[in-house]
Amino acid sequence: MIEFRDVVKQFPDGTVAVDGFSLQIPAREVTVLVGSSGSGKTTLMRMINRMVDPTSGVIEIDGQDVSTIEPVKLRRSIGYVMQNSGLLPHRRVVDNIATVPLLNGVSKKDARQRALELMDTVGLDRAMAERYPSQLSGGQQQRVGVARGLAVDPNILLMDEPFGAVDPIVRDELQQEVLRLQRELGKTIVFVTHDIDEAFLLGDRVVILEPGGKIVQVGEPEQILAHPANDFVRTFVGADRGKRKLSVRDVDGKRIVVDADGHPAGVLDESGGAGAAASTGAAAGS
Ligand SMILES: Nc1ncnc2c1ncn2[C@@H]1O[C@H](COP(=O)(O)OP(=O)(O)OP(=O)(O)O)[C@@H](O)[C@H]1O
Repeated sequence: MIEFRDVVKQFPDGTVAVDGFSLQIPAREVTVLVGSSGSGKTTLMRMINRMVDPTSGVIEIDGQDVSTIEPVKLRRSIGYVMQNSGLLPHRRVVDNIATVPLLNGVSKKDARQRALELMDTVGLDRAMAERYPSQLSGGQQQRVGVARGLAVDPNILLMDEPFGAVDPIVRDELQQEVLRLQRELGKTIVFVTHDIDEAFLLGDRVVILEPGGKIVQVGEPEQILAHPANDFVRTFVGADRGKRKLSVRDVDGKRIVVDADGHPAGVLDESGGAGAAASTGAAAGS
């Protein structure tokens, strides 16, 4: 578990990015921090691996105060995936993935072998191992970024808007990949996004933030939709516009789920089960 207790971060120029933040982040779940630009999401995430240190307050990982852990050691034990993949342009894909294990003292042969296995894990063809990042598509680069984040087999994976820069179709694929990986690997994932749809799709728990890292609401997506804490949340999640209201229509004997605008969102399975539309991402409306 990761715990924030009354954490404040004021930058040297006086900006208070986070003003008294407390939260428990359960192990082996996906917790999504979502909020508008400048709400302190990245700052909160970077305080977990000490890329940023708090001005006051405590952050613990499994009961250990992170301020007592040497920052480089801490950073090399936690996976970190960022928006523009952060790959080293002059290193081949396989070497990018193997970077941190090599720094941790793993032999070159073992690190490369593990990197190739991770390419399988994230759905990248091993034939791309010897390419440079610029020879990959944006979506493939992000997969390399995820593989690199997993390379030290961390318990914790921090993902900072990892799919913000890819097109919607690739983004959808990558989101499904995260869901699949999480089913297989069961990491403690902290995921930052400003996209509420992404948050509802990926999050076991969603934390909605206002500027200053102020928590407006925490809960499972279904709870937030059913009981928005206030008007801000109601607007943010689209509940007020009926955006997420789904209904079912019969089309040629199939039960089609449509959204409030009449756009098809999915097909119910033959049993008509409540979770049947989940694969379309329409589960947020259930
Ligand atoms: N190094 C810094 N020095 C001064 N102010 C900073 C610094 N880093 C971030 N801030 C400020 O702290 C606040 C929170 O920034 P942060 O990047 O954590 O927000 P965010 O929610 O991740 O935003 P975005 O979605 O745009 O990435 C903002 O007002 C930002 O300008």
